[in-house]
Amino acid sequence: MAAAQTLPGRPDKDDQGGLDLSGVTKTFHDGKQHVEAVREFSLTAPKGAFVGIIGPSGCGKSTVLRMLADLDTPTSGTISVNGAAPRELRSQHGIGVAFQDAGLLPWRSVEANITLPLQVSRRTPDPHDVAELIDLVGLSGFGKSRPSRLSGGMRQRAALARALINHPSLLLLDEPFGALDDLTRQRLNFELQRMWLDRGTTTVLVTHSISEAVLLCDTVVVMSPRPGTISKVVTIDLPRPRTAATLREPKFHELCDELSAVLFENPAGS
Ligand SMILES: Nc1ncnc2c1ncn2[C@@H]1O[C@H](COP(=O)(O)OP(=O)(O)OP(=O)(O)O)[C@@H](O)[C@H]1O
Repeated sequence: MAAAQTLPGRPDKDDQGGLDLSGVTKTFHDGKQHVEAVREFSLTAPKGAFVGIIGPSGCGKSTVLRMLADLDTPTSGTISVNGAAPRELRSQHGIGVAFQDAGLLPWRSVEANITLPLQVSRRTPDPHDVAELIDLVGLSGFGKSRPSRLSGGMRQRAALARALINHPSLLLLDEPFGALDDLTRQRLNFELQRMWLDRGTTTVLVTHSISEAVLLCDTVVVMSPRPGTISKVVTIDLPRPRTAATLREPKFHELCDELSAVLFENPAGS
């Protein structure tokens, strides 16, 4: 089994718990076909870390995220988040997810979409908490609006709020801003950082964007083409909060170059 990659965390964060994936392998069986999507993925990260996963298309990034979310189970290996298995965490409503498609219900207001996970878990929304979250994601004044009245960026903000409503201990993001224009995406990335700094939720982000990964993450995991293994773990030691000025710093560009060198050293299909 490959040795676990241990990721550094922020000094103000709790070093107890966090992510622990050990020798995680996932093989899909489709009739006579076997697809080994992920092989021997081992990683630890402290509670409160912001971890990015990048890699070529089809290398198993979403599969890792789906296993963390308990939407798929590893064929072998173990996953623990703050000492609990993903299933346990999910049953405690401890996992928030946001994907590229905001997936809002068009007939419900923004507020009713955001509080849906509470309704599913038969809990009563605390109006103060809901208002605070709507404010946190920058949607004040739009709580009663239908999703059709919102821009793409605003819908993603609502999807983020929905992911955070249960105060999850793990936030999983799969290209959440991937369908947005560059400017909106950049702006939402800064806002995501602000929310993460505010809440300190352990976050795993799957992205195709190297610069997005460097801007947001404490650590970036680069995966090899399928079967996805960890090629390299790069620590992003840029100070927080990262700002527009960060994007112009030589260190930012050095880190982007380092990541792209690992990615292109080992391109898909080679
Ligand atoms: N349910 C499934 N059944 C069979 N094969 C699957 C299933 N889900 C994923 N795969 C395969 O596993 C591999 C990894 O898929 P995954 O979606 O995790 O990759 P990815 O890195 O997220 O890709 P992309 O960047 O293109 O979104 C792919 O070859 C995919 O076809």
